[in-house]
Formats: sequence, structure tokens, C-alpha cells
Amino acid sequence: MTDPAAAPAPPGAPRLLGLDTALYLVTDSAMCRAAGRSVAQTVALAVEGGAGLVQVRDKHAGEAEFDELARSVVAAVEQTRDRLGIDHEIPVFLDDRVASARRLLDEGLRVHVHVGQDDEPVERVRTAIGPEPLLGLSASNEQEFAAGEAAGGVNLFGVGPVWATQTKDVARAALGPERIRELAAAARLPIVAIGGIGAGNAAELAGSGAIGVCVVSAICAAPDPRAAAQRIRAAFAETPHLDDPAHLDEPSDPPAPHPAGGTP
Ligand SMILES: Cc1ncc(COP(=O)(O)OP(=O)(O)O)c(N)n1
Ligand SMILES: Cc1nc(C(=O)O)sc1CCOP(=O)(O)O
Ligand SMILES: [Mg+2]
Repeated sequence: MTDPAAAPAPPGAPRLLGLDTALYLVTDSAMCRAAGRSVAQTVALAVEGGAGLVQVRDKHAGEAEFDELARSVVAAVEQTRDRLGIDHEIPVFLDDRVASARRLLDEGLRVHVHVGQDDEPVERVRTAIGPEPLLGLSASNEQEFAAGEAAGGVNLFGVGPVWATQTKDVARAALGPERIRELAAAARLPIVAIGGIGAGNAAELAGSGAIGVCVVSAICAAPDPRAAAQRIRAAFAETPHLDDPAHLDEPSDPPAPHPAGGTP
């Protein structure tokens, strides 16, 4: 669970209460395959190592293949939780795949969705998935925060790239940890940081206000994903806690005006 001794929870956090947000694994099927493991095996090891959020991201899988991949990840997470006696949910987000999320929700699986600025608009995603699933939105500046907050129905922002990454072509310049700190203070929803994060630099994001670090290659391509997850999690030890409901807005509340550059 997140560290109750750390900084107060950011606004908009109640929907995330009780989750362990410090380490967010985003999967890459090709990297897992190249390392000699399935995505589900990699996810199980990362959860053992402390990943508390998981995202299934595969830009190449066809629809049926992606559905099956997502089912395998949900099953791996549930089996690992049972085996380790983890009593809080470990949410499984689907990257971009709103129709897949709808199908899996209709099967009774608990899945969530992450979309970016160029994906289906969050209002449509929320309508498609209903009120219960979490909805993450990529946003890398104050304007994108404001638009995502005004849309309603978004639960958290994915903010990046913090550092250069080989995993994806990102046209934007690296933000760096100081800008992450500023953005975390400006956002009215919790943020997770993504891009170029590994055991060697995750400590630079500790105390930044981000509720977690998202990691692709440093876990999916690692020889030992469990140990990699443990190391990254330990480096990012100091996280804002989500157990104090005081002063929190509901994510669906109309957004309050943005403060002029200060923490709400
Ligand atoms: C947690 C998180 N943050 C950001 C992203 C990037 O999403 P997007 O901008 O839509 O790019 P793709 O991942 O779809 O290439 C993410 N996936 N997760
Ligand atoms: C999927 C993704 N989104 C990013 C963003 O900046 O929005 S960076 C990224 C890839 C992150 O991979 P790695 O942990 O291997 O650097
Ligand atoms: Mg996307």
C-alpha cells in the first residue's frame, strides 16, 4: 500500500483509495517475448515484485488476440493476488482498446482503460465503459489537465515522458523530474509519471507528487522482472498516500478553477 507517512493525497484521489499506486507496469508483448516469457508471466512476476497497477499495451495485436491477452493478464493478476494474499484490487488497464474493455466488462471481468490525447475522447470512453472502471488519460501540460478535468470522468493522468525512452517515439521533449513536480502540483487529479523510468532514476521522482511511476522496458525486458519491480518500487519509496480522504474532490465533480500556479 502507499506510504501513509508521506505527503497528503492529491485532489481527485478518492476513486484510487486503497490501491497501491507506487509502481504501474505497462506491458510490451514483444519485449516480454524477447525475454523468453509471456506477458502474463511477466505481469505475475512484476506483481510479486510490487506492481500495484498494470496496463496491457500492444499496438500490434488484432482484436481477438488483444482480448485474449487481456484475459490472460487479468487471470495472472488474480492468481498472483490469491497466492500472495493481496487484499486490494490490482487494476488492469487496457491501453486504447475501448471496445475490448467493453467486451471484457460484459464478460464480467474487471478492467479499466487508459487513453491518450489522440485516442477516443474521454467523454465517449466513459459513456462506453460506464461509471465503475477507472479511466486514465495521458496529459503532459496544464492545458491538457484542464481539458481532461473539465471533461469529467477521468481518474488519473499519465504524464510523460519524464526522460527519453526507446520504447515509443515520443515527439515531446523530456519533462524531467522538476517539471513533473510542477505538473503534479498543478493537476487536480492524481498523476503517474511515465517514460525512461527505471531503478537508476526512480528515486528522482520520490516526493514529486506523482502517485506512481509507470514502467515498460525496465521490467518487461529485465532478466528478472520481480527483482526489477522490487528495485524500482524501493527507489520510488516516498509516495503521497491515498488513505486520507480529507479535502478530496470526487473526480466527477465540476472542476474548481485552476489556481495561478499553486497547489490547490
Ligand atoms: C499511464 C500511461 N500514461 C501515458 C501513456 C501513453 O498513452 P498514449 O499517449 O495514448 O500513447 P500510447 O501508449 O497509446 O502509445 C500510457 N499508455 N499509459
Ligand atoms: C507508453 C509511453 N508513453 C509515454 C508518454 O510519454 O506518454 S512514454 C511511454 C513508453 C515508456 O516506456 P519505458 O518505460 O520503456 O521508457
Ligand atoms: Mg493511446
